[in-house]
Amino acid sequence: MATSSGGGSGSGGGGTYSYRNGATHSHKSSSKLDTHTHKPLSLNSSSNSSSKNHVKSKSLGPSSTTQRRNSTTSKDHHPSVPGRVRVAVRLRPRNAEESVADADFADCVELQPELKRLKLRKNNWDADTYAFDEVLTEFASQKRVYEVVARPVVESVLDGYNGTIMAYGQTGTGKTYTLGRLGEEDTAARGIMVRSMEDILADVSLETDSVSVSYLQLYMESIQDLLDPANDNITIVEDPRTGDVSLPGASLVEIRDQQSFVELLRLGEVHRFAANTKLNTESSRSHAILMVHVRRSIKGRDAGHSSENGNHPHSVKSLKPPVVRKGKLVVVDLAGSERIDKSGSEGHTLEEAKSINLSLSALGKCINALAENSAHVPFRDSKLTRLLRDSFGGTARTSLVITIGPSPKHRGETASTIMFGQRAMKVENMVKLKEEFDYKSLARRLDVELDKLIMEHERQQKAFEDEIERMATEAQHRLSEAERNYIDLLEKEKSKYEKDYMDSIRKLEDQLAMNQRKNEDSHIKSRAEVYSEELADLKKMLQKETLLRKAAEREVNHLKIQVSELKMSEASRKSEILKVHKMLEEEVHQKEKLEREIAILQSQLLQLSLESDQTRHQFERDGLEKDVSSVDSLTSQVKHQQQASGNGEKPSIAKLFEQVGLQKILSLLEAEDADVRIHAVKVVANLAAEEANQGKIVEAGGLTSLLRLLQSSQDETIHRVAAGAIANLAMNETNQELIMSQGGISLLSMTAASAEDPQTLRMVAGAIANLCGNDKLQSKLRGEGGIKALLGMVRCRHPDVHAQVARGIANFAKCESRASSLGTKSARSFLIEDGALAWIVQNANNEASSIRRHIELALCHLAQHEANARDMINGGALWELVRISRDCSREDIKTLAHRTLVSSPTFQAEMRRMRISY
Ligand SMILES: Nc1ncnc2c1ncn2[C@@H]1O[C@H](COP(=O)(O)OP(=O)(O)OP(=O)(O)O)[C@@H](O)[C@H]1O
Repeated sequence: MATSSGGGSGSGGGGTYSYRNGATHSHKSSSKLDTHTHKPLSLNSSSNSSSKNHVKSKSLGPSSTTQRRNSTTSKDHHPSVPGRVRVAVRLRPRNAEESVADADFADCVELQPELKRLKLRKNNWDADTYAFDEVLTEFASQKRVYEVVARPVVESVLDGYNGTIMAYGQTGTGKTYTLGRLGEEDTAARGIMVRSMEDILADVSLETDSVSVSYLQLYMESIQDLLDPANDNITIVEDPRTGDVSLPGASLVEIRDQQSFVELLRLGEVHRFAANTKLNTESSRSHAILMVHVRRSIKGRDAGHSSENGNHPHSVKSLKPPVVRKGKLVVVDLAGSERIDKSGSEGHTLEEAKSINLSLSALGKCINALAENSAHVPFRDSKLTRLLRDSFGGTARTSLVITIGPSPKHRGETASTIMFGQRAMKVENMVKLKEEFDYKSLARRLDVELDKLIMEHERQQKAFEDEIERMATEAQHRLSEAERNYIDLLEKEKSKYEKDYMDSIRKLEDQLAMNQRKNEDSHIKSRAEVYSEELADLKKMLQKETLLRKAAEREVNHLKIQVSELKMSEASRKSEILKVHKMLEEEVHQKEKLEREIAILQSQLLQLSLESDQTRHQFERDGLEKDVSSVDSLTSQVKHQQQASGNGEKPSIAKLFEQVGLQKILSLLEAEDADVRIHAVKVVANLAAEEANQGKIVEAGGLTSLLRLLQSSQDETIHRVAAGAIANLAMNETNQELIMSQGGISLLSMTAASAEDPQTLRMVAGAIANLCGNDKLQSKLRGEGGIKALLGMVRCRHPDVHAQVARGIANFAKCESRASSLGTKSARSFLIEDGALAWIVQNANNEASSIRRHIELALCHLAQHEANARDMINGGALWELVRISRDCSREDIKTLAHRTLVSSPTFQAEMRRMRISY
């Protein structure tokens, strides 16, 4: 093993390659692009076959890998490979301590490796599901972990690219186990560092190629050399032209065989331990970084290929200088991730907490930027990211393994580790977006159609109104014109008659005067003749007058007919207007009908989307939970989609929630169509499963509507789903009071009495169990029959129902024991009064731990109140308490039972009487 530290050897001397030779780096990038292209790598095992070629190539000679690469080079012309961070999650098995302490608790995660999914339990009701590139269970071997996480990266490095493998997770979850195990006693336990070097050494030729390593520790933004501990303030140098990163101050050790590498790793570990002891810290607070430089000469192997036309490889080969290909593998064992959240709370100095936080959060930002193909990647924010700059993005491969533990105690840490891994999982989210695309476009199309219909309707309405107005104006206009004409005509006739009359009078006067003159002038004609002449004239005049009057009357009649015709035409217009009004009303009715149909269509759409998700979800199950209720499935669907919100993507149901609106969804709870009601209650239940929606649902009256549904609906599905939603809402104390004040207990009791489906009973029991845990509601809950309703549900033999009943009883007993210790309750337990003791004693040793634990706790709480002791003895509970105090595997319950027995005088006396030695 040769060690070089400081500024000594250059690339030419003694086979040791130094970072200080900046010139070779500038050549590196162009040689990568000129000499070959790269196939996309994946974390899946399909890459194994090609990696086997690498290992074999040692015996076949150095050219075998090159030949493999050459065969793809001529076909592929990708300038670079995609730079997405590949993320695998690995679960550590329970350790001895967890096996004892968490014996009766389920792991906080459930892995589905075949689906590459992980479920993180949220509460009694649901879990969030996350997808990863690879999901490695507690049974995954070190070999498999190496093959899926590291081998593609190692192959890439051998091809002349930079690659990074990082482990991220809470302290003690197996980062060092995964990366740094030496496996000297048990070769199967070898970690990624050791296995990577084995593959590298198998693929290179020691005559023409070189492999050298540096091993460093980054602690509080200062870089220490783990191969030369005195060297503890190494600076990072970045070539502004090529972007290459080098550490001129770090030791660089050439590796010629596996044994010397393992020794070097051991030496690094010793120095790391010593350095951390000196700094009074521990390994989990620093980042350990192994850098492996692979420098390969491709003279005589790829030279032929590197000719432009490939026709005269030998002549070109002789003209070309030897080509060197360089790759860099960086393996980073990151500091424990929990330091981000808990810094300060465990005695860390503020500065230390800040610096770890700084490096890890800067790393997170870079991963985000790279995954999003962002123009700016904030490498300069920390030493860690500056160091990893040329190992990230572009042609480099980055593989992240996130490590988690199974314990429910560390659920918070585990969740934050998973979210870190998820932030690098952009591609998965895009797939989801695509799934949603069909629905979205359909909803958009419906919106557009609705808009069009509304616009058309408005346009027609406007046209009708205009037409009506026009016709009314015209009719009015004609009427007034006719009236005007009539008046004019009358006036004319009147003045004509007046004139004629005056003319006649005048004529008669003239005639009279003339006659008088005639009489005076001559007395020839007799008076009778004159009179008869006058009479004849008068008759003539009268006839003329009569004729004139008749003509005038005809004229008036004619005008009257015209007026009545006009009036009739106005009446017919009015009936036309009425018709138009009727048509309009019909249009409005049609529009309302259309809107109702659209609402039903939207809800069916939602159901289709939910059902398709549900079907997919069913496939994802491991076959054991085939008959889990649809509520669980829908709820988990919503939860599953909520994971995307961390990445800025909106889940499909939340999207629908936004588009359709909560009020609209709640209004559908009262729809006439039973199917619509069922879909709507499922949607509300899914939304209620998410804490963030609960406030909005209650505010909008959703709780009241759900309770009303329990009362008004006869449908068992609606009962089951509504009760599930109420159970979710009942996890919050304010909602618990609201449920009680709105008669929730009687409604839940009614539902419990009529239900037959175990899943409905489980939901109802779960809701009442949540209410049982509220100190303020004890007597009201009991007074309204809550305890009796719980006990009534044990008629169904399903263990899930019994587990919820037991939980409710334990919650109730706990509140009572609190009240008795505060002195606010002195009488014996309501549970005993309502006859629960027999069932409690009967199930105290139930084989299902989820029932047994709750009952054991309930017994301990009941026994703490002396007023209950006599009933408990009579009911056989003392024997169970003695058993719990001796055999219970949960240490805390065992101690509680023991303490209770010792402190109760009634129990003590009975035990003495029964000669129970205690
Ligand atoms: N997959 C596994 N199988 C068996 N044991 C494991 C596994 N992963 C981790 N362990 C064990 O768990 C313990 C903690 O692991 P390890 O030291 O690797 O955690 P870590 O995350 O590196 O912690 P730190 O951040 O403190 O360095 C060790 O005893 C290790 O042997």
